[in-house]
Amino acid sequence: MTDSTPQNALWPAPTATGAVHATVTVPGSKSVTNRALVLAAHSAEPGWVRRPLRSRDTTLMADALRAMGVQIDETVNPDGGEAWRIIPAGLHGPATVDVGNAGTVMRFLPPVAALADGPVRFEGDARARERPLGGVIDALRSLGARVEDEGRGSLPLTVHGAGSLAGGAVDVDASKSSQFISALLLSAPRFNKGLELRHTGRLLPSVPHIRMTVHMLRRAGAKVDSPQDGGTRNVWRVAPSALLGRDLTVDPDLSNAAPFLAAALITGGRVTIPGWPQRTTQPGDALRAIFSRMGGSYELGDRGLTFTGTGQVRGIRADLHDVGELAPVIAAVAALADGESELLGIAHLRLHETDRLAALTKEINGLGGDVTETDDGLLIRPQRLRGGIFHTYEDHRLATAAAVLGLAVPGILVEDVATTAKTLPDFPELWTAMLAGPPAPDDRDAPEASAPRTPAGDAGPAGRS
Ligand SMILES: O=C(O)C1=C[C@@H](OP(=O)(O)O)[C@@H](O)[C@H](O)C1
Ligand SMILES: C=C(OP(=O)(O)O)C(=O)O
Repeated sequence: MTDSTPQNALWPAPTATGAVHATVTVPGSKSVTNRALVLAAHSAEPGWVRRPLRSRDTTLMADALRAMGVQIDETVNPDGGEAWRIIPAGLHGPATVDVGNAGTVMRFLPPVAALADGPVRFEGDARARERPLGGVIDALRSLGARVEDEGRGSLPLTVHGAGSLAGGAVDVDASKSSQFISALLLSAPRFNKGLELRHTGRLLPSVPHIRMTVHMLRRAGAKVDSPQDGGTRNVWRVAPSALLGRDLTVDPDLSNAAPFLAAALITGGRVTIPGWPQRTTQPGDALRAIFSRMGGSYELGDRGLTFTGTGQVRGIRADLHDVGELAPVIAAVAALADGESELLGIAHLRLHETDRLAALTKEINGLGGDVTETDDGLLIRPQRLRGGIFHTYEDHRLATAAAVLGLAVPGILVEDVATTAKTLPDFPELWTAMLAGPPAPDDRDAPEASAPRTPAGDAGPAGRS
């Protein structure tokens, strides 16, 4: 975590003048879009990804696959929204991949590159070079790939693809990131012997994201055994097989719904997110329960999810190990609560876009807050906050957390709000539109209701997948 220039594009976070009533169309899931692109690239036939997220992380993924020979044509759906047609081809090098600071790109693509027929060079943002990748690199080597990483176990690196990979059994410690496991599983049907992956670490974060991987692999025709549904503890098995080209519609990114739901909770308003799936593996689905514990209530129906707040916000003690990407916005809400909060199980957030535990502590305390970092989380004792600059460290979720604080605290200036483009490029516009409408007697009159419901959940059931 390094300080950025305070004057760098400061965005005055709007303060809510009353209860927020709105319907907010949240763009597609980053995690689903990037998995769908990888699986489509591995398929034996063309496929569609409909209503994909178009953001920095997903365009980096699409560009990287194009660099390796995959054709991705951007078209539109007859009923609106984008439709990307993916036409797989023999993967090839030489190619260069810019991963930006996308965990999904830097972890999911080295196994894809191991199947290409030439060298693929991976580069990224300064922070991407600090984020752990050793688990993927070591696993690829033990499965038969040649990887040059200057001995650092991180970016930059070159994967010398040989056109195929032996595959087989491998041990991986994924306690630093669930993405190590998802990365290997997503390419495993294409390994000659498939994959038997054993997680050797004590902890495993973000398990719903691994469920999402397993679910999407199965929907593409792969045969997968997983410990989450009766398989051997800590072991995933994927059989070698051809994958089907799917026609998949991406659900809204439920983690990116967090700041909008938080607005309803904090202001005693009501926010509807159209297209919220009935069943999903997305971790953001946990927001319904978490924000209800913090004082609101929800209804999930045909119109989507409607979350209603009372204006009263309770503190919470919550283990967020499974849903770490929700922590920054939850921390912001907790800083505005009427009692103390403890967020646990999120030591791995120190390895995300920035050290999120340090950044949240420093920035909330910089506004007069009382946040303490623990070994694996945050202790948050609400204080009367004041305005000031909120640094965001090129972390989209720091920026959305700051916007949430700004609803209740006048004078917050968010540094580099454009960093939200990593997963939610239109965030400032969506936020302003949410706040623009007059309070409505009920949400039929709410502003900005435009998203048609997506036909079927693409990320699968929240429980077993
Ligand atoms: O696989 C995925 O799509 C993700 C997994 C999680 O990563 P970690 O397991 O590194 O927390 C999550 O935080 C990230 O935003 C997306
Ligand atoms: C941790 C995150 O992203 P990444 O996919 O880069 O790991 C995130 O979006 O919160």
